[in-house]
Amino acid sequence: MNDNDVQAPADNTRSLEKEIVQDLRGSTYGDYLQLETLLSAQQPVSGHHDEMLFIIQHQTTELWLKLLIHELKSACEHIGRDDLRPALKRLARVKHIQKQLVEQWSVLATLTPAEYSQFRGELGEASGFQSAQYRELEFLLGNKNAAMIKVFDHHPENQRVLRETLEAPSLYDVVLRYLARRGYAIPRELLERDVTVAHTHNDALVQVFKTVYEHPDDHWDVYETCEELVDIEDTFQTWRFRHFRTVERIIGFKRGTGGSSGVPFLKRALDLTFFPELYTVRTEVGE
Ligand code: HEM
Ligand SMILES: N[C@@H](CC(=O)c1ccccc1NC=O)C(=O)O
Repeated sequence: MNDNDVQAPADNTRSLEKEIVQDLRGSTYGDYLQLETLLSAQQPVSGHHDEMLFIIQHQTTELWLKLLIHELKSACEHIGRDDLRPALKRLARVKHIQKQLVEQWSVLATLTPAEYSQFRGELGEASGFQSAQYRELEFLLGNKNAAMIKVFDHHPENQRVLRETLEAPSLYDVVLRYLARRGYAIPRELLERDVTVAHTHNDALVQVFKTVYEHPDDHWDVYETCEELVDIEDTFQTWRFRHFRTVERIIGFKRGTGGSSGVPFLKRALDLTFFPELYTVRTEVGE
């Protein structure tokens, strides 16, 4: 028998190697990751078993949202400096994080209506509608809506960050400005638009993308960037879809704790689009 043979040890226990550090007085795993802070932040208020799932589902989502925002802001900065390659790397990462968030809905879907109803009353008027990071992400991606900032009246710091993001160009604005610098015929009204409101469909922009999509080999990095944006919108819509379907199976058509109609309100979010011309161009290709 040599060392490479795969065989369980007789006592089915792995012996420790003598080099493994065990005398830990310096920085450890737990210190570095601030696990005492992180793992003391789950405090169910109802005493019901399933509330832990509800809290952790939200907290892990907020952690991933934090990374999404970090990566997207950095991607925008790189594009602003005409440095497309690192931006594409970040956008690829964004897509994988989004996929985690989409998959995560299946964990919450194990929460039944009876289980949720045991602690829903404890939530008062709290709602995901009041997630500042979610709103920041939507603004970064171009779903600008100043009215969304009102629910943060009680939290000046959230409000400051959201105003700042509202007033900054979105990912799409940044990409279109970059394309203009590269000589693409981006309509002037888009380059000079009021970035505090959502972008709306522009026919002339479709023609720019038509050239790119009909001759990808001549515009490869732009084509790749556009497809990254489409992936991001596609996965974002899948997240919205899984949210409303999961909500529907848990609370049916009850009104939301945040005061909305509930499922009908969530369903209408699916009508919103970040990069509309990247979808309409598909009708034009080959025509
Ligand atoms: C039992 C689970 C859940 C239910 C029943 C639920 C229900 C709802 C409802 C009814 C709304 C509309 C606003 C309102 O009136 O409250 C909403 C909004 C929202 N929820 Fe949830 N939700 C659940 C889980 C989650 C989770 C895990 C997240 C992740 C952070 C989340 C994030 C959001 C966000 C970001 C909004 C605002 C959406 C928008 O503006 O389009 N929700 N939710
Ligand atoms: N809007 C939900 C409550 C809810 O889901 C929630 C409550 C407190 C903190 C986060 C929440 N998540 C998403 O909306 C409901 O109507 O049941």
